[in-house]
Amino acid sequence: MSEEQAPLDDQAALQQVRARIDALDDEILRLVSERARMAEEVARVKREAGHTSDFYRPEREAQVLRRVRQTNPGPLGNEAVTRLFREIMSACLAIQLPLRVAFLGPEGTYTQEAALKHFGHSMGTAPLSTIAEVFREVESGAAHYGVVPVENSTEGVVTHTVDRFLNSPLQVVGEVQLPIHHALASRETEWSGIQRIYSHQQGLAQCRAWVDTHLPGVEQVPVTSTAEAARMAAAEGGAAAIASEAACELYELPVLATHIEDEPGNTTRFLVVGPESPPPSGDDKTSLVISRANQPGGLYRLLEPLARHGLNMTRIESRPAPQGVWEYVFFVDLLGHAEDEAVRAALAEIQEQASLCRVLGSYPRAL
Ligand SMILES: O=C(O)C(=O)C[C@]1(C(=O)O)C=C[C@@H](O)C=C1
Repeated sequence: MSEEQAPLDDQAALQQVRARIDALDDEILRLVSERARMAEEVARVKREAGHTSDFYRPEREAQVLRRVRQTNPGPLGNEAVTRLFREIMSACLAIQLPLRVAFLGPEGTYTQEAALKHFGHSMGTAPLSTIAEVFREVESGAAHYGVVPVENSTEGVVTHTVDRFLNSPLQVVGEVQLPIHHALASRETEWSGIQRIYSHQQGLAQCRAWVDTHLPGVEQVPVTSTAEAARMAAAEGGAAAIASEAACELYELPVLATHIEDEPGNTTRFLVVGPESPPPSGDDKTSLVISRANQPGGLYRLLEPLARHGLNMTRIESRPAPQGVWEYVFFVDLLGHAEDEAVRAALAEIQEQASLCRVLGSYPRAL
């Protein structure tokens, strides 16, 4: 039954509820505008205090979002209210200082999705074709922040990102976790017409078992990103791409199968990099890179202070050191902020043992 056919009583009830929604929308708009004026006021105070660049405050944004989640009365879920308030803050920040955020492009990558999840839709974006370019763009000041993938729950570390930190002055200012669902897409209508599959090497690896079962023996070609794979497959007969459904839609590439990742919980963690990591938000992580001469018990001695100060290590990754054969550097993430007493004490002790100990940044934990 359409709305016009509903009994008159129901139509009147509907009109009444919609009038109430209109009144609430007026109220919401008034409050959001008032909030935006407060953000302008914050900007004025910051400018008067001589701050010219630190309008974006990741620790404050994390606190605002945590508070909203804690006080959320429902019926909207926490994910929905987080998205709404993320966009409100994104718009409020844009009137203070329009941000330019670089990410691993082109348009349609999972990294773009992560950047939008973190900064909202009011930022200016710079899609770049490599992780190294994203770092360079932020290092040169051409972009305020950059977003790069760092690890995947199925495939592990993104080595380009961790290695790039070794010779970059940039710090970690935030992290984003994104569930990753891949699609197989192609102009071919018959699967038998698919001769090659393009994707980022991580995309190929995350769907290895699925491809072996459904497209055995088909050539797999790694390219710079999943979105680039979708763009290429849209222009080429006989080609398919493993990419997000959003990327396939963007490049008008028909989707043949969805959710083809081997692990249903497939998640990628991204880092937000910028000139300076923020002060404590109350629930933070710290990323470090440490190393010491290769001796028996060397790694144990480096990590022992973390255990003694009761710190929770959430990740450790070893990478070949830039100089020296069979020498390693360790990337460590732990819970806590470098300004917390326990972290500060542990770091001081590690520093005494280490040939290299650099804090890459402390930043709010992803929601
Ligand atoms: O509290 C601030 O410092 C603000 O600038 C306000 C505000 C907000 O809209 O709540 C906006 C941008 C910042 O990134 C953090 C918070």
